[in-house]
Amino acid sequence: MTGSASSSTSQFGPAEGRILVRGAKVLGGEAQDILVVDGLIAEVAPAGSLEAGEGARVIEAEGLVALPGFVDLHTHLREPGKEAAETVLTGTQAAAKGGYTAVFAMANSTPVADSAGVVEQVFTAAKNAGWAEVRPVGAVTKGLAGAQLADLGAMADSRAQVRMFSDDGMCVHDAAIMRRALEYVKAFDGFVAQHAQEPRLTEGAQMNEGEMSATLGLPGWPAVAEEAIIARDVLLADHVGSRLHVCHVSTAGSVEIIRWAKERGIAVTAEVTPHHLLLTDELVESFNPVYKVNPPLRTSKDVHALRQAVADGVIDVIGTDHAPHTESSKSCEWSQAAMGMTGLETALSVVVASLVETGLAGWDRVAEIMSTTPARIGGLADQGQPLEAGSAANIVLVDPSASRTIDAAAMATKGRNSPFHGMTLPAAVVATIFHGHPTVLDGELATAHPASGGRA
Ligand SMILES: NC(=O)N[C@@H](CC(=O)O)C(=O)O
Repeated sequence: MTGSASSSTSQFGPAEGRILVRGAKVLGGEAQDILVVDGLIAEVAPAGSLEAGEGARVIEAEGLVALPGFVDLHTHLREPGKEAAETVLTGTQAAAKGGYTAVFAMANSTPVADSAGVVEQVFTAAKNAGWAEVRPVGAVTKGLAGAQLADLGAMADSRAQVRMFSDDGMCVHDAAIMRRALEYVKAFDGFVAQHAQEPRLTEGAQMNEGEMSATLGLPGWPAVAEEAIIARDVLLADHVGSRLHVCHVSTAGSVEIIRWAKERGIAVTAEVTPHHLLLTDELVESFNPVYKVNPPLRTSKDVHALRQAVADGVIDVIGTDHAPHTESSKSCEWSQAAMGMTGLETALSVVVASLVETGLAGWDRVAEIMSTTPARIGGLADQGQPLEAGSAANIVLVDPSASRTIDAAAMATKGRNSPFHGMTLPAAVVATIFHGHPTVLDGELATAHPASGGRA
């Protein structure tokens, strides 16, 4: 593993009270009782052996799998400025329903999160909402314009404790600026998360460049536009001895470059989105803008390579790239439509369909890619902890035998742009426990953490 950001403290303290989770299969193994007392896991013991005690809430979890609460390094919460598409409140409710206890909020809001003021605003909104930990991501460049470094130090020193910096949505394409950002973040053990897209090679691009784009007559987005930036950036990270995280890897060639970099000991981590693990560019034939996304859906060869890379450990984490959009920015012709898909409430099911049911990952690997490793990369000390006594009680309970038909209209996110709408997918989140407080019970939102502003 290639390092982690220095640990930051939680926005939320432990919630008071007792919860007994009865008979859950911890990481898919033996059935255990998990006793939570005042926000911490007090005891884990064989099923049937623990007493709930007075005033305890009992969650019957026979047949369910217990995992550490999920952590997403790549969420668009849209606040401030694009509240018609999502707010910190609705986005973190979507996170809770998806089994997430912490999300990193990308910086492409309006105004851009490129100053201490904006990141603190997002941080405070999340504290008021109370559905999940939120770590604002700071922009690398002012206004995401790619020309001048943002005030990274002020964001790191702010109450929001920013350690992750990204111009996501835009690529930090200027090599000298990327180099300076990588050098700068070393001072506070931060890292740069790159949206790898060479801008000149993708001007006007509408979908993956390949057979399908040729057939449909849409301007293509070549794999090399992603791969060239990743190759450059791993070399830069090596040169200055800094940490790089590659957002939403989408091509087989990118996997090979990251594999090469890791073999050389370069400090690079990488993420893949759920949609790039399941969907291909053949869907674009429908011209339904719900399939328009950045980076674009690729080919089945890429999907296969990405799945294998998660199994091999070349790709470290699942990042949802949850990108909610308003109805009007998606209900238009393909070329005019916004890019992006929602993902928080479907991530687990897509991971199970693409990795667990295919035999490429077990529940222990799911815990790593959705919780333990993103928590470590992002420097969240009390997330992604093992489910054992003394850990913060951030827990998700999953029904592995569930089968659900995805309904975008029934989601907590404001975004209706789910590419999985209408699909039947395996597994469901039954309960989410956030610092000892149940935010989701029986698959539905319960109440916000008591230390929040209390809006339910
Ligand atoms: N992933 C997307 O397709 N869209 C993202 C930004 C981006 O990464 O382009 C968004 O903010 O909507």
